[in-house]
Amino acid sequence: MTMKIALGSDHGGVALKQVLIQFLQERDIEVADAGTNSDESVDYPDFGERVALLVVHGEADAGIVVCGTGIGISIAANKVPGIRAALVTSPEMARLAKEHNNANVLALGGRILDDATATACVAAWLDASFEGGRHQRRLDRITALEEKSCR
Ligand SMILES: O=C(CO)[C@H](O)[C@H](O)[C@H](O)COP(=O)(O)O
Repeated sequence: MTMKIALGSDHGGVALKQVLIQFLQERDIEVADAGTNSDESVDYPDFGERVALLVVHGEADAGIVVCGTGIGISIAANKVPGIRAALVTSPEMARLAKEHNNANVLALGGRILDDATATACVAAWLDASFEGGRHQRRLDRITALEEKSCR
């Protein structure tokens, strides 16, 4: 079964998003492009939310969000319960985001990373596996925190 990844960006991340879509398609990964699709100024929370909802509703297996720094859109995505969005700047961080945090959304800065580094981050995240064990215990605490703060 092919994997499906939802991607979203604001104007600061749209160019990198296009690069990543091509990279994913070359790996035979299905993509759901949640926009934006021009460099006209838009608000990153809208696109972080779109990707996050696709992931938590099971319409995508995972998500990638991109804004200028990756900061704003990762904050927005992380407001959706069940999302673990990890902002990374290196392939090592991306690998650990999967191995330790089981990040279901990867966040990148389109004005921070060059295309090669960003692509290497996505590859490292995709190729890694969640290690479970003590890391699962910590993720369970995060889920409990979500449930506690939503009451
Ligand atoms: O990086 C971002 C948010 O963390 C955004 O992509 C924007 O780049 C940032 O908010 C600056 O906004 P601008 O309208 O592009 O000047």
